[in-house]
Amino acid sequence: MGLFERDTEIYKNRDALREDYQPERLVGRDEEIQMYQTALQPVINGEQPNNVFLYGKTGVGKTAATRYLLSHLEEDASQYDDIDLHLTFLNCDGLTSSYQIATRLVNELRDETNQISTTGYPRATVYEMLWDDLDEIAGTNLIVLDEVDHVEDDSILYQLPRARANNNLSAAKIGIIGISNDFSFRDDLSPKVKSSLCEQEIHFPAYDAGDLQKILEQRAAVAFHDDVLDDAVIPLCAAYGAKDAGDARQSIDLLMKAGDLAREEEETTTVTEDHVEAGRHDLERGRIEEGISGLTQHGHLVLYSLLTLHLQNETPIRSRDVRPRYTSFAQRAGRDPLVPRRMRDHLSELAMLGLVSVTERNEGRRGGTYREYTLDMDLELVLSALDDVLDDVGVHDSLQNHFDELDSINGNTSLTEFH
Ligand SMILES: Nc1ncnc2c1ncn2[C@@H]1O[C@H](COP(=O)(O)OP(=O)(O)OP(=O)(O)O)[C@@H](O)[C@H]1O
Repeated sequence: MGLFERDTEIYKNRDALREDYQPERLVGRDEEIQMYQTALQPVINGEQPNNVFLYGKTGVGKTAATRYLLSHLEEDASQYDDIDLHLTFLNCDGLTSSYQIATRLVNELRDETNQISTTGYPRATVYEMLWDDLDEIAGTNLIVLDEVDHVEDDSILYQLPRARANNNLSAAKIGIIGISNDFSFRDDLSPKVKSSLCEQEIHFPAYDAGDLQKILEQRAAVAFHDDVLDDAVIPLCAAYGAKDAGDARQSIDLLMKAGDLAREEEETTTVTEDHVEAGRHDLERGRIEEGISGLTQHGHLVLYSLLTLHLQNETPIRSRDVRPRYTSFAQRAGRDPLVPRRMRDHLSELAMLGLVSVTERNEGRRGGTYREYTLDMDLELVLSALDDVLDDVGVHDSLQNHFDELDSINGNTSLTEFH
């Protein structure tokens, strides 16, 4: 017997659960696809394309809808001799300036032997190259700028959509498709950029459990053998997905994790609810560890403070009431405590990571509003990622008590598991 053997009992085509898989049809997005299709229709008519701006949270199908429609557009446009369509995809992750976007675009449009250096030119010169290259290609050019919110200055976001109106282009027609999951990005755009870049806006709302269930059923039919999934598996993955963020990517990842766990077990030929629960736990642990490991030591100290206050039933709690605990922990760790406002920034960052939840409260008739914070995550998962701070600060009494209580109920639950 070889060292490696095929294990295909569970999966028919596991790749169908991967990020790069393009489903044949997008489920539950009819309205958005219809609007998007209408916005792209001028391309087929040989007219100047619209600039389209898609926004919505992560994993709601913005990129999938774009790939789906553009591949159809490309195929359908090829039937018309007078349409010469060119598509360019650029993910702006890691590209923060208009200069970087412009040089990347020039290089995308050129062949490999004719690339330009990504530094050293004046910006106006790169723009000139871009206009010359586009005019040389001519025809209709659709440029997709995915994650466009990474761009910190808006020069290119103004110049590109207006290139023709500003007489920078004559032969080429150009349309920009901007995609963003950052709601504040759109609101913060200057009016002149907004009016050109966001000519047609399409909002992709989060999915509900019913949408996610249909998406998962479609994917599972390709990915798994018949009758491998217990009936409750897909509804459970969908329910978790809807509860978390209405994100299809997260739900598909959970289904794949459950499938992988089932596959790892010898003799198992079905995926069950238990696999989903265990998969969720694993994914959550990974997400939390990643989030917490990206924080500074002060972030860890603030989180540890909140965790111990949570164990003492002091949460929800105001930032000013977290402060004494944080100050004493910082001192024990040999660090100067941050000023209250900076400490509060750390609480907000923890909330953004989904580790802490925030409630706005009103201070009676005359007072303003204030925020209260509470730990919103499995205690043991958080603890397992706070190793370093436990070393620096020591085990707080509330934590010791918590584990002593668990010990008396369950026997040998050990703090050393986490520390
Ligand atoms: N309606 C749908 N039908 C089928 N699959 C979908 C649907 N919506 C999303 N998906 C799948 O979910 C995953 C995430 O979708 P997509 O990449 O389009 O999200 P996004 O909105 O572009 O997110 P981000 O802003 O993070 O890039 C992909 O694997 C995609 O194929």
